[in-house]
Amino acid sequence: MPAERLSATPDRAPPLSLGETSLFFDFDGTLVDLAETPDAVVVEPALLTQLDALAARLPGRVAIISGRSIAQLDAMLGGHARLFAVAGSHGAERRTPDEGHVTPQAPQALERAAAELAAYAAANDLVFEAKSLGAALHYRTRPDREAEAVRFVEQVAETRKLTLQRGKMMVEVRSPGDKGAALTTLMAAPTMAGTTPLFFGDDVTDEDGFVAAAALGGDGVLIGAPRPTAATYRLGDVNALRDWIAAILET
Ligand SMILES: O=P(O)(O)OC[C@H]1O[C@H](O[C@H]2O[C@H](CO)[C@@H](O)[C@H](O)[C@H]2O)[C@H](O)[C@@H](O)[C@@H]1O
Repeated sequence: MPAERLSATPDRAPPLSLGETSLFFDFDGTLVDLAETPDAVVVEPALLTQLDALAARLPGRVAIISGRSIAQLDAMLGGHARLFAVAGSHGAERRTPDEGHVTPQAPQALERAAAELAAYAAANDLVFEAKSLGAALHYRTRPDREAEAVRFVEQVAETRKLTLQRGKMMVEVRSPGDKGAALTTLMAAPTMAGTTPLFFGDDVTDEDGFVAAAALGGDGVLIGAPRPTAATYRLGDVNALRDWIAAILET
């Protein structure tokens, strides 16, 4: 399945030499379809098979960079998550074979902020998500509550001096960090250094990853409908990415 350049250049797949490329994947909305709530996401066995095959085919050159915490990714992917590098919490933490789990201390203010968001969610029929280095309010089930929920979390972020993160039908307070810095750090590993990064992502938090991939001579690949983005290619949805992975595994 070819990817599509967002500029005026004709559509074509990202140039790819498997032996010289490192692959970085966002999780929600990229490797798995979005669901009503964070816990309702389905990880198909076929995806795990593909990830295992990629890890074998590109040893040390596959990573997941997610807004979820590494603990959440482990819960979703089980032992498969140990086959590649992972960066979680929007890049604030990472786990690599060389370094192990590198994570900052959670900000002191996070506990109080999380309690405030949890109480707000309970009172407003929203979904609260607790994360190692963040806390999120989800309004996918109550889109009518978006404006008020966002205002509330903005205030909490400002009062508690935490980073504000917008996402798809969610708003979060979290530790600092970004996916671009995570990609750049992971790319310094001996197995990835000197290779060309491709970063696949769908959300605003992935834009930093697209920029970092381009800075290292690679590309961002937007998953989803066209929108202003730093990505230079696009695939229409999760299925298109899964087809692309299947195609490169066949080469
Ligand atoms: O960077 P990602 O791996 O894409 O993670 C971003 C956020 O993904 C999750 O929320 C999103 O997916 C949910 C399940 O499909 C959906 O219900 C929600 O509306 C989306 O925003 C996750 O729950 C967050 O913690 C991640 O930050």
